Amino acid sequence: MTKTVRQGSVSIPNFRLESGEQFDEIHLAYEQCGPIDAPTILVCHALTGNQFAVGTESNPGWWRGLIKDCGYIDTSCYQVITFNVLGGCDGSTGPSSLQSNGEPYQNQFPTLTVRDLVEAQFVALNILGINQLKAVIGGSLGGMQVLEWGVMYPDYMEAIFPIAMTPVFSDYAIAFNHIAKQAILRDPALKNGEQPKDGLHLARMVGMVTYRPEELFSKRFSRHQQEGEYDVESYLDYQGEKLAKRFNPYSYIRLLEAMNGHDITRDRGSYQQVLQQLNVPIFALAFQKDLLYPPEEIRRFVTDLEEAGAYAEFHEVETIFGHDGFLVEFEKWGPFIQDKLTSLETIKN
Ligand SMILES: N[C@@H](CCO)C(=O)O
Repeated sequence: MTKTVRQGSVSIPNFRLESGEQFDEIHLAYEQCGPIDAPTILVCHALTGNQFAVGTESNPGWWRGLIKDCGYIDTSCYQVITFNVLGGCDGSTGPSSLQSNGEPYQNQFPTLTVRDLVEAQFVALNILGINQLKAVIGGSLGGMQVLEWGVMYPDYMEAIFPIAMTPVFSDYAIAFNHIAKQAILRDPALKNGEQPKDGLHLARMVGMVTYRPEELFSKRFSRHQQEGEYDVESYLDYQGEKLAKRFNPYSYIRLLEAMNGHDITRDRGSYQQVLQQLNVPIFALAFQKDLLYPPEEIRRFVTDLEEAGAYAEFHEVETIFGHDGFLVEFEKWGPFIQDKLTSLETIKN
C-alpha cells in the first residue's frame, strides 16, 4: 500500500520565460509521495499527463505500475515528486488561468519552451527546500524535460532516465503536431468565441495513431465493425472525446509548440559541445516500433554520449505498444529502472 501521497502548489514570483515574457507569479501544482527525508526522484510528465503519477489505490495515477511502496520505484525508500508543467491544465499556471484583467489567457498564453518547463520546476523544488535529486525520469515530452535537466543542471541529480525521446524533435513528429494544431485552430467554434473542443478531439485522434504501431491496431480491432462503424473508428472517437473533456485545447497547442522547439543544441553550440555538458549518468529507454522516437535514434544518441566520455546506457524494450510503451507493461522495463537506481553508487565510484 502506498500511504503518504500529498498534493500541493508552489507559488513562484516574477517568473521569466526564455521569450522574455514575465509573469508576476506562477503556480505549479504537484504530487509528492514517500518519506520527506528520503532521496528525491523527480518525475516529468508527457503531453497530456499531469502531476498525478502515483495517485491512490482507488484512483491510480498514470505511473502507479512503476511507482508505489515496494514498486520498481519504491516509495518506502524514495520520495517522488511530480509537477503539472507550466502551461498545463491540472492546477499549474496555464491557458485556463486568469490574467490580471480577470479573463483566462486561453490562446493569449505565451509560448513556452521545454527549458521554461524545467526552469519552473527547478525554482519550485528550491522553494520546497529540495536542493538535490536522486534522479529525474520521464517519457516523451517528459523525456525531453529530463534531457534538459541533464544539460541545465547536471550537478543537481545523480542520474537521468530519459525515456522515449530523442535529443532533437524530428520533422516527422512536427508534421503530426502541425495537423493537430491546425485541427484546433480551424475549429469553427472559435468564430463564435467558444472552446475548440472538436478540434482537440481531432488532434487527439491524430496523436493516438502515432502512439501505436499498425500491428497493435490490427491485433486489437481486426477490421471488426458494429452497426456500420469500425471498432477502430469508435475507439479513436472515444479517445478524442475523452481528452476533449479533460484538457484545455490551448494547453495542448502550447505544449505541442514546446515539443516542436525541442533541440538540446539550440543556442548552445555544437552537438559535441552539448554532449560534454550532459555530465551525469544517463539511462535511456526506447520502445520497439516507436514511430516518433525510433529506438535506433536513441541508440545512436547513447553511442554519441559514450564517445563524448559520458556514462550512458541504452535499453530497448520489446513491445507491440510502440511509443505508448512507456505507459504500459511496467514489468518489462521497471526492473531496469529499479536496478539502475540501486546500482548508482557503483557507477559513481
Ligand atoms: N499517451 C501520451 C502520449 C504522448 O507521449 C500522452 O497522452 O501524453
